[in-house]
Amino acid sequence: MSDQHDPAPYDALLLLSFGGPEGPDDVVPFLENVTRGRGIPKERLKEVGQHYFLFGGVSPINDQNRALLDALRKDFEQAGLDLPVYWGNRNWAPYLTDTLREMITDGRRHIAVLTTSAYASYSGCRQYRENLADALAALEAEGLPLPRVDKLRHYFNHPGFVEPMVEGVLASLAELDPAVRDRAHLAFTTHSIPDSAADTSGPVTEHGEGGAYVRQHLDVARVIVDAVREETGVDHPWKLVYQSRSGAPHIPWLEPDICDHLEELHGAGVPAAVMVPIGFVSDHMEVLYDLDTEATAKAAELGLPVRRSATVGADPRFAAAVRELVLERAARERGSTAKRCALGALGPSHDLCPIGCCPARAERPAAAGADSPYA
Ligand SMILES: CC1=C(CCC(=O)O)c2cc3nc(cc4[nH]c(cc5[nH]c(cc1n2)c(C)c5CCC(=O)O)c(CCC(=O)O)c4C)C(CCC(=O)O)=C3C
Ligand SMILES: [Fe+2]
Repeated sequence: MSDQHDPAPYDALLLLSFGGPEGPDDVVPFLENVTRGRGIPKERLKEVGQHYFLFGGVSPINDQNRALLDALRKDFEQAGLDLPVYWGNRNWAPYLTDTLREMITDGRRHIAVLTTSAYASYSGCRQYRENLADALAALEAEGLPLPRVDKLRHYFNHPGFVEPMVEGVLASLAELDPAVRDRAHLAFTTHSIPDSAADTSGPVTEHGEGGAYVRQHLDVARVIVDAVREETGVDHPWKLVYQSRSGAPHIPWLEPDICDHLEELHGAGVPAAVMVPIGFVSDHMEVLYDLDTEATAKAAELGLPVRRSATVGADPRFAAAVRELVLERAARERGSTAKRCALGALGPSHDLCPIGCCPARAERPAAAGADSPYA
């Protein structure tokens, strides 16, 4: 096998995701799973439950993950990469612990993990590492031999993640009336998180205020704006804004909210906008409700023409990027060098989260990082 196609030491890939309800009866237990011990106000939970009920109690995230699994298996097969792909979630079936048990039973010993979260943050990185540690502890208690688990690096700036989004922005711009198209603002949007979580995201000393979370998003936004300019010759004004704020009102979270931003654009005489959900790997409920429903209604009320550009989802370029990430990490684990693709100014992210990266409110064991209690 050529070095470029050798997944060793890995014998499997695990797609690790959030999970979502698949019908009305799932919504409340799902929300209980998500918010256990997180201090979310009851009112907020009722409201978010309504978002799911509006769509029949079904989150799009599970079908998105099934499509991504298909795309990964197809890509691996076409590339001659013999690596089985599994899927497990934090908050809904198939649950991570069950999937890991199945992987162990199938004889998998060294597992590469891809999370459906592209950026650094407690919610998008360490929390998944805590979930891995919890699952390993549960399986160890069952007397099972534990596999090694390695989380693949953050891929926010991988061309296979960014290029489909550039294409999506161009497609959305093309849908706008030519009379306003060139003056359209780009509103890059991502999940709001508490300011305190943003400030401590990533290796803290490397990043300023807002931490790695904000910096990584700004970097992706700049890459997309530059690529759009290359293609259209237009320098679209842009801003990074936030959505899906949760938590208690007195705790500061990243702002401005997309809806307030649309209002401000309209007030300033901006004639159109494209909402670009760079923070989301696929069409999650946050995209369907907070952008396509709520923010789109807000724009209609204002009389501001808006479009929402596509998320990456199961794009074949993203599947190919995942293959590259696996092979790149595999080469490194074997002690050889590998090409590490990254656009923008930040360069490829670390493989192993350093100690103290994206700290939790209460310290808990986290696997697949420098502070992992597991091998
Ligand atoms: C940064 C980030 C991502 C992006 C990275 C990634 O993609 O992982 C993300 C993804 C997701 N968040 C999701 C759903 C929810 N998140 C919640 C609550 C929270 N999210 C937070 C952050 C993030 N979340 C935070 C700081 C909270 C507060 C509570 C806490 O500190 O933990 C709540 C509770 C209700 C509410 O308060 O909104 C729900 C229902 C779904 C599934 C959607 C679907 O069904 O399609 C997905 C993919
Ligand atoms: Fe969330």
